[in-house]
Amino acid sequence: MDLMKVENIRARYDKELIVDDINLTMKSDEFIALLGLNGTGKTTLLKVICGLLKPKSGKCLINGMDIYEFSEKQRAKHISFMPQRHSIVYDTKVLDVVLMGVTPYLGVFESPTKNHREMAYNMLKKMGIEKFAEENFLHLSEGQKQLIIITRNLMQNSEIMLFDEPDSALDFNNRHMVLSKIREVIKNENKSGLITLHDPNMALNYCDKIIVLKDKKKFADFYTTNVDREFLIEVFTKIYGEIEIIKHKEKYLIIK
Ligand SMILES: Nc1ncnc2c1ncn2[C@@H]1O[C@H](COP(=O)(O)OP(=O)(O)OP(=O)(O)O)[C@@H](O)[C@H]1O
Repeated sequence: MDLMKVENIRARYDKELIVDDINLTMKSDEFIALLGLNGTGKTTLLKVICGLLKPKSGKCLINGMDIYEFSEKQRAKHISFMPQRHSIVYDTKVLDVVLMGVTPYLGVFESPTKNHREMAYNMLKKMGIEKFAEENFLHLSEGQKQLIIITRNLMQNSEIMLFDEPDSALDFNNRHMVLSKIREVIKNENKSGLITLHDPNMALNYCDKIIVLKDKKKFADFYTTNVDREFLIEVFTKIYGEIEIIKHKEKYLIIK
């Protein structure tokens, strides 16, 4: 089922166009990776899709309605966005950071309930990091903070989940754990995920589809199952230069 249609997006901060005529559809049960070199507009596109940067032209439609016509709270029920950098600068308990995920569901003077706190704790447990629940968020390592922010995003329980390099500070094991947890949530709960990554192997391993940006435009858009080796070489050589591709246990591995 189509959860969001992104149509002909053109976006810029000042005069120069950063994203030029991007179309994509986010379907339920689908995990999409957004690849591209530094500065190709991946974050800018995510900002447009989550409602933070109004595009110069084009539409992001949920059920036929443009997300820029939604209130901020309405939007947050449909779309969660994990930015590259969190903005928490004050002493806060980890459990309270995760609880921020339920904010879109609370009334103006409402606080999270005991039930919400249990849900937040269970979400930390699902990620295997409940031991941090009572710790001060600011005292954690950058990678641990990243895990907590991912947990907060999952707590938000929106059907469209956007992640901007959520694995950048994570160790080898946690990178794989996080990508497989996000995939599991998408598949079990019929959600749709769009994630920016820098490692094409992580994208090939965990995502159903890969979209590559180049020179402000969509350069390639393909499913990762039954993909042809020659096609992968052609696409990734144009992005990363000379590469090799080997196959191991039915999976392709790109080597630079
Ligand atoms: N707030 C801003 N104001 C003006 N220009 C910006 C702003 N944010 C990004 N840009 C410019 O937009 C272009 C694309 O940036 P963006 O962050 O979208 O790229 P990216 O593909 O996500 O890069 P990276 O992989 O390094 O995170 C860059 O040239 C950048 O300088």
